Amino acid sequence: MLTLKLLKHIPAVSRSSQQELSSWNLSITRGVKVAVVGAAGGIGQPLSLLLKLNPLITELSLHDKSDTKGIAADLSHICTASTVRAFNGDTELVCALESASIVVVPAGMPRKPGMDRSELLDVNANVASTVARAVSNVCPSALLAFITNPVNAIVPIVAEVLKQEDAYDPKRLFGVTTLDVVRAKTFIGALLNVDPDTVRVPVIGGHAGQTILPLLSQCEPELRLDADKKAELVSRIQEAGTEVVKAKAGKGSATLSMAYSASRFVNSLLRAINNEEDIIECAYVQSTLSEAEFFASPVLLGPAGIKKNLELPPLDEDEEERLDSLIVQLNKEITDGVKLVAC
Ligand SMILES: NC(=O)c1ccc[n+]([C@@H]2O[C@H](COP(=O)([O-])OP(=O)(O)OC[C@H]3O[C@@H](n4cnc5c(N)ncnc54)[C@H](O)[C@@H]3O)[C@@H](O)[C@H]2O)c1
Ligand SMILES: O=C(O)C[C@H](O)C(=O)O
Repeated sequence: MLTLKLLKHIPAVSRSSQQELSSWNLSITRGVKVAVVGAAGGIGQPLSLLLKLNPLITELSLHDKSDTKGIAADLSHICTASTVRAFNGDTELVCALESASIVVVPAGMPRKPGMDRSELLDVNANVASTVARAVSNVCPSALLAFITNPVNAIVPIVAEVLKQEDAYDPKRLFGVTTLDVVRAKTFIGALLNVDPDTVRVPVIGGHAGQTILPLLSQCEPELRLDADKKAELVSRIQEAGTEVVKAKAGKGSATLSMAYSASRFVNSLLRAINNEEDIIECAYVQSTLSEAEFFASPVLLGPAGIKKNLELPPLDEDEEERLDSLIVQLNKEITDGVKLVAC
């Protein structure tokens, strides 16, 4: 019944939009509210625009510590079926999140040139903890996608806060590392002179410097590079965020490519909520695949979040070595985050 009702509200679409809708895999089975926390920011605004175009979303809730009324009014004039609502400040966070199926969080400070992501920890830990507490009160069964840096520490912090609130389900908590995959696809596509979106390459580990480990040995199509060229490519993927921070020269970090990546990730969550099969994304999640308690790897998604944390693909000798040393850094960042919650 609800399916019919929702479809009725979708305005008449042109042939090309129909094709676009079917490529988004339109089979709405229930109302899906997505909340964006940090919606007024450099990532939040273009992400909200991309989500407004997604027919799997019926309600878009925009929250920021600053005013989102103008952004919501603007987006609400776009002729797609979802409604848009504006919320701001800590007092309205609970209303913004109420009955959300997905909460995506690009709230928090970005890097400036010369900074490491870990230098954002103190300030952004507070932001993430506030969101986690509100989630535990009003939408404990929502899927949570944290973009806020440093992702390596923020996700364990959110897990700790949710545990304190008795609302932690590891299957529902994700650190968004899609941008690392998107970058790897792009750089490899250019090297091989193929459509970048046809490149398949898992990126595992975490989301900072050497913790980002693209598994080039698993790349499809096959990558035949000598050791130096391979190392150069790995380093470009690992330092791509810094490349953007430097190019923006003090005006923030990646926003548009991140918004694109987060909208891809949220679309996969939506498709999984709609019971679509075989939805796999790399994401930073609680894991037993390595010596680190949180680890990015390919996960199979389902309506309740992670259906299965897939086995790691085989690694070559160089990747094994890189994995050993990234675990040391990742564990330190996880511990630094968890310590903050304990204080
Ligand atoms: N995971 C990734 O791959 C990735 C990629 C790019 C950026 N990031 C991170 O995403 C975060 C946001 O980046 P940005 O460029 O959009 O920054 P930005 O400063 O442009 O926007 C951040 C927004 O968050 C809002 N905000 C801050 N505290 C808040 C709170 N307590 N509640 C609600 N809103 C709050 C701000 O008002 C602002 O609108 C940064 O931490 C950045 O490092 C992560
Ligand atoms: O580099 C940053 O600080 C932002 C983000 O993590 C990125 O990879 O672009």
